[in-house]
Amino acid sequence: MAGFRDPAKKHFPLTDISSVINLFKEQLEGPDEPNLALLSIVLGCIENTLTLNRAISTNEDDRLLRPIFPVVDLSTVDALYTKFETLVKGSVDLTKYTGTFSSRELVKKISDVIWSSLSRSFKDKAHLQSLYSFLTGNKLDCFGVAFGVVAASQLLGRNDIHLSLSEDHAWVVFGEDGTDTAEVTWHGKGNEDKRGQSIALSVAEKSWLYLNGHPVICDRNMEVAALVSAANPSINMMTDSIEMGALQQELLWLLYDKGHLLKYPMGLGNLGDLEEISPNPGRPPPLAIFQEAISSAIKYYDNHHVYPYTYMGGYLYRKRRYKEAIKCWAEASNVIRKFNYTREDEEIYKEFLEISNELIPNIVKAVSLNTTDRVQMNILYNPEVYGDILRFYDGICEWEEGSSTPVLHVGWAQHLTFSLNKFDPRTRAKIDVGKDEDEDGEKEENDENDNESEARLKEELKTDNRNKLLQSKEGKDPLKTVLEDLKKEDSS
Ligand SMILES: CC1(C)CN=C(N2CCN(c3ncnc4sc(C(F)(F)C(F)(F)F)cc34)CC2)S1
Repeated sequence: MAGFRDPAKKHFPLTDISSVINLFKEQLEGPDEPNLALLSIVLGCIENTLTLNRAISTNEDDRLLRPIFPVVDLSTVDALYTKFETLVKGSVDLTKYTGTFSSRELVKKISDVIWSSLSRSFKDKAHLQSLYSFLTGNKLDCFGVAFGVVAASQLLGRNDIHLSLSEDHAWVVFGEDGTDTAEVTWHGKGNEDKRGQSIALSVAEKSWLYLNGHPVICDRNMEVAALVSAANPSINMMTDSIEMGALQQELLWLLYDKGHLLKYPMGLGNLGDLEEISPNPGRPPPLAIFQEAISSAIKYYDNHHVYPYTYMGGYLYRKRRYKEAIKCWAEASNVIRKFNYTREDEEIYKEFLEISNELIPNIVKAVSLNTTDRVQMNILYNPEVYGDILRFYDGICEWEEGSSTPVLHVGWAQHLTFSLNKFDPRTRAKIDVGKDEDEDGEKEENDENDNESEARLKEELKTDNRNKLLQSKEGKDPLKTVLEDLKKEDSS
């Protein structure tokens, strides 16, 4: 039967944020499953109007006078929905797939239907994540293809096919107990797509990209949360659409209130970022939302997600709460150390590189220049902060250990030593790299020679870095020697 169900039609034309909220609310409250294709077309249509080819008016009164929210007509949405339905139902002969549960062949076929309709133009532009983009421009990004496969599956009545999300990739789960997996889209640049394959081999590599078997596995409501979270309010590098951001924020609160962000740390992170930009009185502050994302990752994903800590760390850094930001980054590093670095993990490599080579050096520079602010200055005399920076680097060393691809190079060591050298030597002598516990479990007191050896090591750190850097020229990596020394000290 062509077209989407009547109850949704009464909301049209959509003329403002609240009419969109009411449509989503009714879709989420049932009795039927939310219609992924309908909601993706609607949100994509609004995003497209609010962010693409917009004449940016300079004077304020022009903006005040011009109603900016686009009217979304039923005819537009109905035509696009019918186009999608015709394409999907016309391309997949369901009589060939009779099982109660979906087969890998069916999943591959649905992926081929989306895949073969795509134009060849480059796909890492913004606003290519919705079915509106697919149906009006034959363009989708990596997430959009995976989402499109799930929306098409829903149209075909295949309710066992669901979206599975890592922090930088998407695939689908299907089958009797929902544990079969299949690639349905590509990842990154210059990587052959593995569409149709199970992800089992990739998971075995222990790469961050597949989260070691801890991805976000969506139900239909969480698939709505993913399409809302993937919306992109940016007009250009400098400007976001206020209306699109407000709509995304209200939709995320609607999903939050219904519990559909509980197991979706990145959805919570996106909501925290939006609350920082435009706080809702009476809602939890950004920090509390980021904490919920961290707690969700700990509770549901065995603390294998990095982004909850970098969401919070980035926020604290922007608020100049540097001590707490560095602690978050040490916690992020405590997660990445559980993985082996592989070539498709570039996104998270860039994240840690920025923290190590830009954000932490900026902090130690800022606090050593700004001697007036006692609180900030204390950072360089705070053994906990120093310890967190060492933990941050130690996690990255452990990430590299056992990996097929090296992570660290001398640039890392240069930034590491720059940052560590800014700390007062006495502070560096104070840190406890985690002494062995004596028999009754108490941390054993640092006895005299330990202190001496640590002080000596700190001195060595301070004076000998030049040689260590030179050493690295012969391929020996100073960073690892530094931390291996620390670990040797620890075990002696
Ligand atoms: C702390 C940060 C650097 C700030 N933004 C971050 N985002 C922004 C939004 N984002 C996301 N936000 C919601 N859901 C998803 S699903 C997903 C993905 F699985 F990788 C996909 F689908 F392949 F693109 C990505 C992603 C990716 C991570 S991490």
